[in-house]
Amino acid sequence: MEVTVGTAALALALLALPVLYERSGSFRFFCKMGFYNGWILLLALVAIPLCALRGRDVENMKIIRGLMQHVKHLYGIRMAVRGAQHFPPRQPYVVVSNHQSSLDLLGMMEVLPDRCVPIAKRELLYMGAVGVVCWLGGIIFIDRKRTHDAISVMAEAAHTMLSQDVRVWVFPEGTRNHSGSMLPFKRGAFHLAVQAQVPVVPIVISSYQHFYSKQERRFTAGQCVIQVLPPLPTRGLGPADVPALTERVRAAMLEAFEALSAELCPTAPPPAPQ
Ligand SMILES: CCCCCCCCCCCCCCCC(=O)SCCNC(=O)CCNC(=O)[C@H](O)C(C)(C)COP(=O)(O)OP(=O)(O)OC[C@H]1O[C@@H](n2cnc3c(N)ncnc32)[C@H](O)[C@@H]1OP(=O)(O)O
Ligand SMILES: CCCCCCCC/C=C\CCCCCCCC(=O)OC[C@@H](O)COP(=O)(O)O
Repeated sequence: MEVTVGTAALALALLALPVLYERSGSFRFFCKMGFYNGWILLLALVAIPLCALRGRDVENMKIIRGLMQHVKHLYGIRMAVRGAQHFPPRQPYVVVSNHQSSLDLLGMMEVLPDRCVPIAKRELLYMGAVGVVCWLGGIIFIDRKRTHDAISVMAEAAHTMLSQDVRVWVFPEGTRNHSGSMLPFKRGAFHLAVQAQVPVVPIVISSYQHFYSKQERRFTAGQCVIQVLPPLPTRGLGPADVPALTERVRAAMLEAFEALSAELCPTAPPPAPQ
């Protein structure tokens, strides 16, 4: 008897889920984000044996990129890349881009150049299968709480970029930023570019505000533009030039970000100044 009551309650709860999904925006948001993480975890399980054949190798980023590119379709996110001609064709460089949420992974995989690895917080290493895939893809891990260690990892990266023809992708805000604008930039990416004497390629991912908001628990279909800006050379620059270079790049990115926001969601109020 007890089993029957339990089964009936479970069946009722399962039947209620679609109604809840239909009626509650928050429930929908959590389902979509839960599926996003779960799906990526599953893709990571597929990627591990494929990447393990090579061992830890930046070429594995092609497998990761290939496996991730359909995810935008599951969410109805239309992505357009502008300015791809700005990528220097055959040389190492440092990509810097704004960082709004873990959805940035989709934009990153849309434009990720060959032999390009992100710099990530070391906590990602402990995300089970995702951590293993990140390691196999040659992602560079830094401990943000230990500036000195992070700086030496990046100095080593400058050397690797040149000796092994590797490009590096950095989120110079240093953390996710949902504010609808950009945080002040950390200087690591620009020191890295100056140390390796390679160009900085800024990439702006347009605001998600019109289709995704963590605070408002809103996640619908929408459009996202990924704009590659002209590279800035660093040849001849030294450490003293890093602050000015950082500000120049941030100003160019902020200008492009605001222009994209005005174009894609003209009714939204402008973000508060940072
Ligand atoms: C198919 C299945 C798929 C599965 C799934 C796969 C997913 C596969 C994709 C994953 C994708 C992940 C994406 C993750 C994304 C993040 O994890 S974002 C978070 C981690 N990234 C970052 O933090 C990068 C940006 N941060 C930096 O560059 C920071 O500068 C650092 C290096 C961390 C240091 O930060 P800080 O200690 O807060 O201090 P900061 O004020 O920047 O620097 C202190 C001083 O050191 C100086 N300095 C900084 N860096 C340097 C340097 N390199 N050399 C010399 N001096 C330096 C600064 O200039 C400053 O000195 P002053 O100029 O003030 O005199
Ligand atoms: C055994 C442990 C199992 C744990 C399983 C966890 C499963 C998670 C599955 C998928 C995660 C997919 C997203 C991974 C990449 C997210 C990149 C990202 O956005 O990192 C955040 C970092 O930029 C800044 O971090 P904070 O904003 O400073 O914080």
